[in-house]
Amino acid sequence: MSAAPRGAEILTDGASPTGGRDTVPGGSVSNGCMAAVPIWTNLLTTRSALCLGIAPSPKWLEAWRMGDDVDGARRMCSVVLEAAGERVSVYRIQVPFFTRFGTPGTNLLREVVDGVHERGSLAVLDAKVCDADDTMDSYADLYLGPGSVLGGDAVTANPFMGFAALDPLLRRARDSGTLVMVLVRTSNHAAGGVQGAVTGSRTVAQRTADEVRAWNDEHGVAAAAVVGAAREEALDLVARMPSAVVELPGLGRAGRETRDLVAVAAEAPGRAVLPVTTGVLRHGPDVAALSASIMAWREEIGAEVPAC
Ligand SMILES: O=C(O)c1cc(=O)[nH]c(=O)n1[C@@H]1O[C@H](COP(=O)(O)O)[C@@H](O)[C@H]1O
Repeated sequence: MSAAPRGAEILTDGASPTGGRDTVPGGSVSNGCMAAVPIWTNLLTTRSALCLGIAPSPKWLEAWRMGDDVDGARRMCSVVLEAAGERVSVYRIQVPFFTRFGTPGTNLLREVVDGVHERGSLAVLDAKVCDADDTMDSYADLYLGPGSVLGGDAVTANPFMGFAALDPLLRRARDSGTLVMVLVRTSNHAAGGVQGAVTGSRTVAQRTADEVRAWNDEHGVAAAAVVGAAREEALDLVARMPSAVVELPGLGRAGRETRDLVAVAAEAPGRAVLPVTTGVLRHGPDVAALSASIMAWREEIGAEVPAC
């Protein structure tokens, strides 16, 4: 790294790395909890189900009075990692907010993933990829596992080209001990028209959830799911995927009740990931205020989300 603005030096802190390197697909942990991937369950259980978003977007860089350039993004990421440290099990990294800066942004993204791993946490690369065949293999080369360009522990993927189109990416996830987080039901308003559409006796979201389960049952657990539905729909979808890690977005958003998200997470002990971005970043760039916010979120969800 070149010129180091405040906090830039703590992107990596020299702590012992774990990241996704020790992940083992399949199996369950000794306390009887179904574990999609043991390292996920161990971290979600011992640290917290809380997942922190890292989003150096123009909006946040302006709000934090950091330049909308790669140096500003580096400062922001450093502050976020310093404030959160080992308090969260998972970081969700918004890929386009880095790659928009070209090669320096992509390099920064890799530095951030390394920083996440050095804190013993997992990195979800939120890129929402969608393609088929060997193009999906190339996405795996870019995103998934320690041998990839970016070294992620999971990548988000869009099943719009059909679930089978995800197969090459899922196989690479299984073989590298990482996860593909399939968009089963997203939280944006426009999603209902597609994901809520009925096909046969099921909605598209239900069908996608059933496909996640079937893939994991047949091939070994590598399919995870993003479920941003309201409470009742989310409970149904989560129940359809008994071994999958499920990301449940919505914490801190207007119109979403924490108790509803926590109720859904309680049905997926040891495999529920609760991401928050705005609800924490709005307290920045003050490190102490960010840390306090993270602790408050941990406390708010921690009492309710049971360990396995
Ligand atoms: O994949 C996601 O994380 C995601 C799923 C979803 O259903 N809805 C959704 O908004 N997201 C992501 O969540 C981010 C906002 O997070 P919050 O600020 O915590 O609400 C957005 O930038 C999306 O990328």
